[in-house]
Amino acid sequence: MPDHLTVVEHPLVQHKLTIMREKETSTAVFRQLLREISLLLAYEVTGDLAMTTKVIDTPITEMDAPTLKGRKLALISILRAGNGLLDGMLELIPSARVGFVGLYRDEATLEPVQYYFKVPEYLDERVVIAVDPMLATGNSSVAAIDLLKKAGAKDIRFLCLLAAPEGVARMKEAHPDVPIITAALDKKLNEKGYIVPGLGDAGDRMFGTK
Ligand SMILES: O=P(O)(O)OC[C@H]1O[C@H](OP(=O)(O)OP(=O)(O)O)[C@H](O)[C@@H]1O
Ligand SMILES: O=c1cc[nH]c(=O)[nH]1
Ligand SMILES: [Mg+2]
Repeated sequence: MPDHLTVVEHPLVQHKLTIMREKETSTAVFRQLLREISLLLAYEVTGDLAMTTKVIDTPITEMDAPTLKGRKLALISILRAGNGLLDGMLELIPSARVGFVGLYRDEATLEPVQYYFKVPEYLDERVVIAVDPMLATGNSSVAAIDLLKKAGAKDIRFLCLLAAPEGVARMKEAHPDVPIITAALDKKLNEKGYIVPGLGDAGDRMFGTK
């Protein structure tokens, strides 16, 4: 993953994202679309995984066939909204190992508050994909990646749905080695730290809270 920021321009991703942004879209539709988009984003974020070959027997003959190299991927969901991306990704990569980083943003300070951390073993030997639909100030993702690096992760990617320029800059400064894959780079943050134009609060829209 050479570029620090990749925006996935695929027409299906963009079409589905537009429906998710609309304020009248229901919780059920929002959740379903996030699941569908996450399949397409999972395809993109895994496009450069290391490969090897193994000898297999087809019904016709023996062949040296391509297969993924190394340990199983680790998917890390940044709770709680990260679970919306995680579900779809697991459909495409069912053998992935899964970890959780529990963080919520303090609404007054916009600083992340940690409440949970559990990740797979041998993190240092895996490609680690951290998922969270929203990259706003970047405080949550920077904190989550700090924790993952402390736990040994070396090859980390960050997958989101919407990114703000402020969050991308913060991530680049704190974790220049972590590429960001997103469906859209929006304009800015508002005074409350929400992405503009954005889609509102991803966790609330996904789970029907608030
Ligand atoms: O880049 P930041 O400014 O840190 O904002 C982004 C974070 O905010 C949202 O989570 P939230 O705190 O609302 O928690 P939730 O997932 O439990 O809803 C979102 O899912 C990110 O984790
Ligand atoms: O716009 C935003 C910013 C942070 N978290 C969200 O869910 N939405
Ligand atoms: Mg969160």
